[in-house]
Amino acid sequence: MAALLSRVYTAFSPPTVEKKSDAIKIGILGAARTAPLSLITPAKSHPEVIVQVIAARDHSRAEAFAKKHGIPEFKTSYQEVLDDPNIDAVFIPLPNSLHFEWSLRAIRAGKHVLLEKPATANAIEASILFSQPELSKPGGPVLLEAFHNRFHPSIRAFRSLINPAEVEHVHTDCMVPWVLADKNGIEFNYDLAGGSIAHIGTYTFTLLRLIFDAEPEECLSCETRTFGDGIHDRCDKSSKVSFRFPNGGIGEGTSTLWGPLLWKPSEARVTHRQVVVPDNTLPSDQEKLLTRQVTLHGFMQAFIWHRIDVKDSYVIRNKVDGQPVKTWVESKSQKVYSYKDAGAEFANVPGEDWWMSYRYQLEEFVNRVKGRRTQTWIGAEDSINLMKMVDMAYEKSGLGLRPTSSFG
Ligand SMILES: NC(=O)C1=CN([C@@H]2O[C@H](COP(=O)(O)OP(=O)(O)OC[C@H]3O[C@@H](n4cnc5c(N)ncnc54)[C@H](OP(=O)(O)O)[C@@H]3O)[C@@H](O)[C@H]2O)C=CC1
Ligand SMILES: O=C1OC[C@@H](O)[C@H](O)[C@H]1O
Repeated sequence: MAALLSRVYTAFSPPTVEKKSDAIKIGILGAARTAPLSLITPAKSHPEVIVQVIAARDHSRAEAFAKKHGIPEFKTSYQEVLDDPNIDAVFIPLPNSLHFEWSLRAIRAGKHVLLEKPATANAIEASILFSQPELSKPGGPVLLEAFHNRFHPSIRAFRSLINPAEVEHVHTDCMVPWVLADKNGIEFNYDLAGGSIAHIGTYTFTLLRLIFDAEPEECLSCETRTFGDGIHDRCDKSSKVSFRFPNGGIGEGTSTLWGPLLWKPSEARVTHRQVVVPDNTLPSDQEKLLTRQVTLHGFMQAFIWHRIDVKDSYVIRNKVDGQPVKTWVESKSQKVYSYKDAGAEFANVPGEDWWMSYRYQLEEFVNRVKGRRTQTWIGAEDSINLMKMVDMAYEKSGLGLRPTSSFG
């Protein structure tokens, strides 16, 4: 418990480091709630990142935010940040519906972009955004969808325990207690591309794609709940979605932005098909079979707490009549807060156990901007395919795709 408290304390109050002379100067578009968590705090321990400016539409809001977070400059229009030659990159934590427009504007202004998840409102926007010619020019802007949890070492460790071809069933779920969501905020506003699928269902979809190492062929079902008040009717407050993947496996994603007060850690439970395990110590009329279940508890904010459980269920049976001769279970659990904990394969990947997923993400964003090698990355196809999955779900639900921006 003391270790957990110390780790979480340091994650939120990291050591402040001296900035290098060639540090990337980042501007934030919008005084969003998530900005301190997603960028400002992680930037404190990064020697190559300076959060230089915040833009908010309201003067006093911009000024107050800059003062509170020790940001040297503030502006009252997002465009002013893009027009500033002193700014190298922007962080975009705007409502989902504005991700497309402001990323396009930023790329056209030659800025690197760290773009809050989900990348866009739908797949049409994502396809257009990620195919901008500027992005493929050598030395051109870097565009990264900030799906922070993908960068946490626990995800790599979890994934290394899974054989995608043999995955039969996956259950994923995540929740946000209702007190943390705002019924009249961006999460439940259809015009701002709100909804629980768009906001947090995407965490479950992202994991399903990673686990199956494939894109779903079909959305089999998508049950949603709305407030049913005639105002927020096109935004799901919770959803249960099921997809079929190319190996025949089924992946489920359950999410709610209106969950109970008692927080339940997110969970991804992966069940493999039963497979034969070669064992030459057995008599020739017997065989050994294994069914593996791997569960990652806490995939959404793994830096706070998570646990990976592996449960291997073995059976030795007669080949002729299939009768079991012996059954047993082998279980193990693991926590992976830094790449050092992830084993020899990852030994040289930087990170500290107190690094937030957002800090790991920032490390890789900077590596890309500086032209260095990255260990984990979310490429254009990845972001586009995630939005295709979101569209499949919303289409199936009857709530309809989130609206496409008219910005061009
Ligand atoms: N990575 C993570 O852990 C999280 C990511 N997110 C993502 O970050 C983004 C922002 O979420 P969150 O911080 O909760 O949002 P907030 O509502 O706190 O902030 C959104 C910002 O968008 C600006 N904005 C511009 N136009 C509008 C408009 N028409 N209506 C409302 N706001 C507007 C506002 O900026 P201004 O200051 O100029 O008024 C506001 O500060 C979303 O894409 C969400 O999916 C959200 C939470 C956690
Ligand atoms: O990423 C997110 O995580 C927390 C939620 O409250 C928020 O709406 C979502 O966008």
